[in-house]
Amino acid sequence: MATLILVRHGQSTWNAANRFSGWVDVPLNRVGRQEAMQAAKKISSYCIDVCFTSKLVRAIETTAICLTEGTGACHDKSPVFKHDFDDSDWHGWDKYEGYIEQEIPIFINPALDERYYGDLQGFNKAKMAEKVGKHIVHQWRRSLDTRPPGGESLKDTAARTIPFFQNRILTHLKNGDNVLVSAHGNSLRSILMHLDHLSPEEVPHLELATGIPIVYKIDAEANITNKVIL
Ligand SMILES: O=C(O)[C@H](O)COP(=O)(O)O
Repeated sequence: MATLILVRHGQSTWNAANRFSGWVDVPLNRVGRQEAMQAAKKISSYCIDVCFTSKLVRAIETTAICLTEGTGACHDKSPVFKHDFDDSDWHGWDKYEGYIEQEIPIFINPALDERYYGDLQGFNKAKMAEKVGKHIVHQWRRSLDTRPPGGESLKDTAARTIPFFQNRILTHLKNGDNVLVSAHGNSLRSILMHLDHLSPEEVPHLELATGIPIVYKIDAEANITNKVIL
């Protein structure tokens, strides 16, 4: 039986300022780092074999905190980041292949990046709602199909996250590995939508809190046998 842990990064500086972030690479703030530490404690009983994170620093910081503040008791392996979107880096870590048994690989991949918020990035969400109307902003933020101006719809985001989940993450789960995925509100919503078979009507109601791990138990045939929110 494998475990899949999905965690939205801790609070970022722009989450706190209520600004659309998308692909803007803002870091965690102090609250976010504390949330990541709480997440690390909550998942400390799971022995993580492999991790995946987006390439945005808020998800990377969350992963690093989760693996250095919580799971140490599980085994002596060292977390090592693998920049698997950059071909040249693959050669770098081939060199220490002999140490692979002592590592928890963390694959950094832009397929897990936040939904691209296009022209909205940087704007305050409440001020934008005053300007164009709450309903429009809600559609941009939560509907499945609506694209925010110049950005990705959740469906567009799913077109990169779900193939990545199926081709990269599921392979480990079928092997019985415990997998941690650190990503973003909308990139994770697109994966949850797929895992939980949500209808387009259910998708707008799905909200993910920062730093709260969601744990799935998955059997060798990739069936979900249990789900808990920690
Ligand atoms: O990109 C952002 O601004 C946040 O990560 C998610 O924002 P949302 O809740 O407005 O989709």
